[in-house]
Amino acid sequence: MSTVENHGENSNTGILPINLPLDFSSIQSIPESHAWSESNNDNQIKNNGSSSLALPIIDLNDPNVMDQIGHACEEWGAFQLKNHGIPKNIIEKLEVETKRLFDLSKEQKMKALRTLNYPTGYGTVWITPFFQQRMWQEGFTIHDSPVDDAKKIWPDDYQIFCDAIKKFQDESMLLIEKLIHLSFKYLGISEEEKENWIGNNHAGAIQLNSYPICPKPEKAMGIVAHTDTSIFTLLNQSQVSGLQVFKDDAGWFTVPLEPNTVVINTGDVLHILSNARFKSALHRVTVNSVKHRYSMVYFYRPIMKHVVAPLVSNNPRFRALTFKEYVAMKNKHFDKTLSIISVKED
Ligand SMILES: C=C1C[C@]23C[C@H]1CC[C@H]2[C@@]12CCC[C@@](C)(C(=O)O1)[C@H]2[C@@H]3C(=O)O
Ligand SMILES: O=C(O)CCC(=O)C(=O)O
Ligand SMILES: [Fe+2]
Repeated sequence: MSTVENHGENSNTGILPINLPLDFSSIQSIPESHAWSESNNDNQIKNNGSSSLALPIIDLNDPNVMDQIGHACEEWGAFQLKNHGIPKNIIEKLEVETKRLFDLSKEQKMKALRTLNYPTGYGTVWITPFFQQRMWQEGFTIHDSPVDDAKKIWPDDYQIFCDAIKKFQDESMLLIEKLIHLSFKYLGISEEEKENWIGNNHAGAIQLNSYPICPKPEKAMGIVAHTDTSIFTLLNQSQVSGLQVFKDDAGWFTVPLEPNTVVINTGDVLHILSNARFKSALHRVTVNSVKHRYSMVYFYRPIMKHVVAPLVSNNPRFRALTFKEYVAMKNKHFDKTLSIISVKED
């Protein structure tokens, strides 16, 4: 049995297996499976331009950087970061390799198709089963090292790809450790406690995303609204915008392309550690009819056995659980997970 048929749905019926992206290279119009209702994809952004509210842009060299990061995490759960220190050529090489990967034929990419038991490699995002419609997206997920999956695609020629990933991974990790340092200090978390969350107690994951040109972008969804299962997430939107962040009481904001910046957002884990003082940014991705978009994302996460619980208050708003338990719950309950683990106030 092929890996594709392992997923319940039969490709003979014309229904795409849950792990398999559409073959976008041969598509002229949006199939029914990929058409979202207007309410799910509200492309009418009310705020951009008409409001002075905007996602903060923070300079890592600013003397007030700690407070700026703290405020941005409280108000938005996200910000754009300049003078981040990741060398330009590392980002450029990563962009080249990401395009080289997704520009391969469907047959080539499917050699590294991910399965439910093997959640790395090429495929749809794992939140796909929560929705009836499919997303206008294909992804490549990496935990630790991409070498096993890259070898399946490029048996002899995998090293350039792996090197580009490794450099981005190392730089992103160091940068996020700086951000953890600053944000923990802002929250009044001790140096000793901070040591529990970095170094050997962290795990990194990378997601490469491809959003092909779409004939009817207002009907399609790149990635549906979600929060990340991370401490911090670092994102390079490359040369095409499409990422949107939701701000309470204000709506969706498109994150503009800012040269030489990366987007940083907080995830569910930091929301819990901060006892809900920091938001876990709700975000989504729109697509367009003009340019193929690629993004490269690094997730800084704890190791599975690590216990996640609020670090900052005598009145914890969440119960303690291992990160492994949290991930299992999110796989089952998706956006309800935080409210399920929240402690009822008396
Ligand atoms: C390390 C991670 C983080 C993951 C799961 C796993 C691998 C891929 C990540 C994403 C990337 C796309 C959105 C998301 C919601 C998805 O479906 O896959 C993310 C998810 C999460 O942050 O929860
Ligand atoms: O493509 C983007 O800009 C965002 C992708 C994203 O949210 C993710 O991979 O978790
Ligand atoms: Fe995300």
